[in-house]
Amino acid sequence: MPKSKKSRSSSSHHVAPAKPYSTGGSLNNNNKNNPSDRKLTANTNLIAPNTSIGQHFLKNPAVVTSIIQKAAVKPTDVVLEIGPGTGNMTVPLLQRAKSVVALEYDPRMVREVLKRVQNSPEEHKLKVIQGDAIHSQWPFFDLCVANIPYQISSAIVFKLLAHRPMFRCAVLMVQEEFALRLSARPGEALYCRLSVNTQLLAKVDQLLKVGKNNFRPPPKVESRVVRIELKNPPPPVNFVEWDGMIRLLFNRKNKTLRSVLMTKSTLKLLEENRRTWKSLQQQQQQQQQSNNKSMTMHVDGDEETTDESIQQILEKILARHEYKDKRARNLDLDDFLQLLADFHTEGIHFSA
Ligand SMILES: C[S@@+](CC[C@H](N)C(=O)[O-])C[C@H]1O[C@@H](n2cnc3c(N)ncnc32)[C@H](O)[C@@H]1O
Repeated sequence: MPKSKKSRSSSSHHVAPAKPYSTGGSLNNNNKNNPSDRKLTANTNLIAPNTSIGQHFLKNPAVVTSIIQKAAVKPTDVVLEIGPGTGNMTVPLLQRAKSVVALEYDPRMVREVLKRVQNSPEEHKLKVIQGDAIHSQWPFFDLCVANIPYQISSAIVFKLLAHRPMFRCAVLMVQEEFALRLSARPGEALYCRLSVNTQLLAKVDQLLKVGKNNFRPPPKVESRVVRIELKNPPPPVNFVEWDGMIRLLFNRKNKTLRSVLMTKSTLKLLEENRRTWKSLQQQQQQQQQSNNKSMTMHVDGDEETTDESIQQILEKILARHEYKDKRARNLDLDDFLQLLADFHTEGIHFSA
């Protein structure tokens, strides 16, 4: 992986406005009399796309315009763009937003996008940070608008779901199947951990279908543009616990909950977690009592009462809502919320 460079932005003398789109292909070759156009097209063509890091550049300006319209960018918005590439979306974003912060992994693209806005009126509004968007700290933003590298789509969506402070929305180009997973409902083949987590924390809208030929080079798969809007306020759920449970249950989503939970490794994990949580709880109670200067033997009494085996506790929970023969693939958000509440009531936790 290339080493991170410091963020940089280029100097600001105002000569010719940047070309809104560099298609790297025939779409941009109309205005041959404009030296700025010629330079942009030629440079973009010289850069060999590295498809192993998702370099499929949007070459259709109509698609770019549509994405930006759907994002409803305001002149007061700070926009986060993940993977500006050669700047096909960055330039029109800069023309509408207060500023754009672009996170780009490939130093060649960093140079290209900076060159693209150099000497334009928008130059001062762009900050490009070179590095891996997954492992870098994101700045404040109002909107995220991006044609993201498809191989890190899940990581980007999970990072967006956890991002604070809350942003207005994210409008993302993603692989079609990934877009459908985000919105998949219980019982559908694509219903998965991503669907459940995203729908717990956000509202997802399918905005546009985008064919392969709108990209250079064309990807192997069809694409879609989706809008993700975080629920505000967020649901009152411990997300680490929630995701621990969802991860476990969706590991084998077609099996019954009983058979997923009763494996040796799961029982061992849940038993270890139960011990950790119990001892933490006792420490907290003791601390509280010593703070109140009213320590009694009450805590010890409570400890004695829970000597059921982890299997017995699980059987008890599974019997409650006839969960035992249900499968994760058919449960909805309310079912999972109820299940997590039942686990917690009985001292079963999914994180240590
Ligand atoms: C699908 S291209 C989009 C380029 C441009 N926005 C466009 O629409 O033409 C994805 C971009 O993300 C960049 N990229 C890939 N992995 C990245 C990562 N981990 N962090 C930041 N950028 C990344 C690629 O170098 C590429 O420029």
